[in-house]
Parts: sequence; C-alpha cells; structure tokens
Amino acid sequence: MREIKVPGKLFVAGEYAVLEPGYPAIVVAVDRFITAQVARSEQQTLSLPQLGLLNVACRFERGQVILEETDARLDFIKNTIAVVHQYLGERSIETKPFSLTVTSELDDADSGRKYGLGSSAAVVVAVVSSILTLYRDRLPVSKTLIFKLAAIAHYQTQGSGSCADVAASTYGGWLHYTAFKASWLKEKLMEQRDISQLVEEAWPYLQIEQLEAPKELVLAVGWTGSSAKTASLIKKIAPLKNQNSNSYGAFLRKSRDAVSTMVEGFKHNDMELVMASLSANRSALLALSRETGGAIETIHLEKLIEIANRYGAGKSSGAGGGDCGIAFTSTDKLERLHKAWQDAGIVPLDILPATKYN
Ligand SMILES: Nc1ncnc2c1ncn2[C@@H]1O[C@H](COP(=O)(O)OP(=O)(O)O)[C@@H](O)[C@H]1O
Ligand SMILES: C[C@@](O)(CCOP(=O)(O)OP(=O)(O)O)CC(=O)O
Repeated sequence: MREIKVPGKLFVAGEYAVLEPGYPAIVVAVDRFITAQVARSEQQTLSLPQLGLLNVACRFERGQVILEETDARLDFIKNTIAVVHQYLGERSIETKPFSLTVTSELDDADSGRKYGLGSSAAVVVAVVSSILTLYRDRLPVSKTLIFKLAAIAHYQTQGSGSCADVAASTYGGWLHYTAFKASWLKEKLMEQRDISQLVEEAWPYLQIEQLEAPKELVLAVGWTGSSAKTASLIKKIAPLKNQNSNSYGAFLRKSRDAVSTMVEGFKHNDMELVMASLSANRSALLALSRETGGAIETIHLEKLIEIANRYGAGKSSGAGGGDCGIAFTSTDKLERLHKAWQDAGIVPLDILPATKYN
C-alpha cells in the first residue's frame, strides 16, 4: 500500500483576474492534507469514508471508467482515473487494477463544513500522484506531468477555473502562478488529441514560479463560519466582464500590479512592500465586490479585514462570499490578532504554509 499526502491551498492575491490569460496570482499550499492510499488489488474499489462511500466497485470498459455508484462527489475522481489511464494507454503501459481510499482534513472537523481550501483540486492531484506511483518502474514522474494531468482532469470536470489550486497542491509552498489559456485547453480537449502529446506541449501563458516568503512574514487565516459557492460568485462577476466595462479593466490592472509588487516584495524580503501589495489587491477586489452588491467581500469578511489591518494587512481569499480571509502579520502581533478575530466571531485557523511535506 502506498500513501500520498497532498496539501490544500489558499489564494493570497490575484483572484478572479487569474481567470484572464496572462494575469498572475499568488497561491500558497497549506498544512491540511488530502490523503490517498493506493494498493494493487484485483477487486477494484474506491472508498471515500468521510463521504459515506465505501468500496465502490470500479471497472474499465472501452476506455471508460464505470462506477457502480452515480454520486456526483465521485466525478472528479472518476474523470481523473480516466485521464491517467488514457495517458498510460497512450504510453503503451499496461494498467493494473488497484483500490483507492481518499480522506480529507480540509474541512471543519466538527461540522464538516468547507473552509474553501481547494478540496477538489487536492483530491485530483492526490489521485493522479497515487496512481502514477504504481508505475514508478516504467514511468519517470515529474511535477509538470502531475500538474498537467491533474489540470486536464480538473478543468474537464469543473468546466472552469484557473487551476491555481491544482498548482499549489502539486508543487507546495508559495507560488507565483499564471494560468494557461482556458479556451486553448478546451479546444485541444474537444479535438480529442492524445493526452500524452498535450502534456509534452508548452501551454500558452502557463507560468509557475516558486517563491520564498520573507522570513518575518506570518500568514494568519480566519474563517467566517460560512461556505461560499465559487461557481455562483464567478457568475455574478461575469456580466461586468462581458460588458468589458472600464471598471473591470481597471480591476485587472490593479490586481496585476498588486501581484507584481508582492512578488518584488517576496524577492527582496521587503515586508512593507508585501503588506502594501496585499492591501492594494484588497482595494481592487473591494471595488469589484461593490459593483456586485458585496458578493465577494461580505460583512463578515469586511470585519475580518478591518481587524487584520490593525495588526498588519488583510483581505478575502479566493472567491470570497464567505470561507476564509487572510492576514499578513508578524509573530509578536499574531496572538492579539487571533483574539480580536475571536471576539468578533471570526474563527482563527491553525494553518501554516506547507513548504515541506511527504
Ligand atoms: N472528505 C472527502 N473525501 C474525498 N473526497 C472529497 C472529500 N471532500 C471533498 N472531496 C472531493 O472534493 C469535491 C468537492 O470540492 P469542492 O466542494 O468543489 O471544494 P473546493 O471548492 O474547495 O474545490 C467533492 O466532489 C469530492 O470529489
Ligand atoms: C475566483 C477564482 O479566481 C478563485 C476561486 O478560489 P476559491 O479558493 O474560492 O475556490 P474553491 O477552491 O473552489 O473554493 C477562480 C479560480 O481561480 O479558479
């Protein structure tokens, strides 16, 4: 039996803008993990015990993965297995039957509610990585291969998304990420080209750079206690984008500038620049949020940020609308920040960047 642990993620900067080709984001992997256990087994089964799905029989028919359960929560895993097996088939590698168990520490342990730490992306990366371990003797496995197979499976299943979360779960640490052109991947997949060829190609715009955070930088994470639906938030933003409004263009530019400044701050260990850029990105997102009646920065997130700004700088993380907000602060201020969040009904989460794991 082999066990693979894959970290969840938090968006640090560049949300929404990263959905446009060429616009960067910063994401960080966090020390909450999805675990995949894979073993060779003649009885091919999938188990997601926390979701009440145990020993779901899995078989392959003419390149299709057939599961005995039709639960939608299995879709990401089913499509991921299909992508990896298609890739192996194209490489003339005979596939082996296996059983797979997936567990998660990305949601609230008591209520099971989601924090928004990128479950689906981490699950997809864990499934790709764990299946590929079965072929270690025949196949060199790079992070790029894992990322591209996982991105194909994730994008195909969700039909949208920047895959910044997939990158964070694959590479770990802090990442400066620019997404591939989604319409390009969509076309390639519709042409039904070889996946093995697709992963060898350069993907337009895709850039993944690992960053090192300033040593004194402390990332604090607060949970609003409510969950958000990313897809419906993206739909609320879509009209602004489709009208090609000046405000949307201004948002994109401000977001890009804030991310570039943050990258500079990271590279020069400049805390002031890093703090200022987080606030600049918050302002850009706040303006976008106001145009949609506060869809991104909810009242809870606003409170979280106002408090964070007293001890450093804060912003929403990811799509907003609930889930988590983040703060950049320093060790001496962390306890006071947590206390102030708690007093205001924000749950401080004990989460650290995941730079080293496995
Ligand atoms: N405890 C779990 N065990 C196995 N898979 C899980 C678990 N929690 C979530 N998943 C996977 O992640 C998907 C949900 O992801 P989603 O709610 O979209 O989170 P996110 O928006 O953070 O990616 C589920 O459909 C399932 O495939
Ligand atoms: C809007 C976005 O840029 C960020 C959404 O980030 P979230 O972290 O909120 O997403 P989930 O993992 O689905 O909860 C969309 C994207 O980049 O895919």
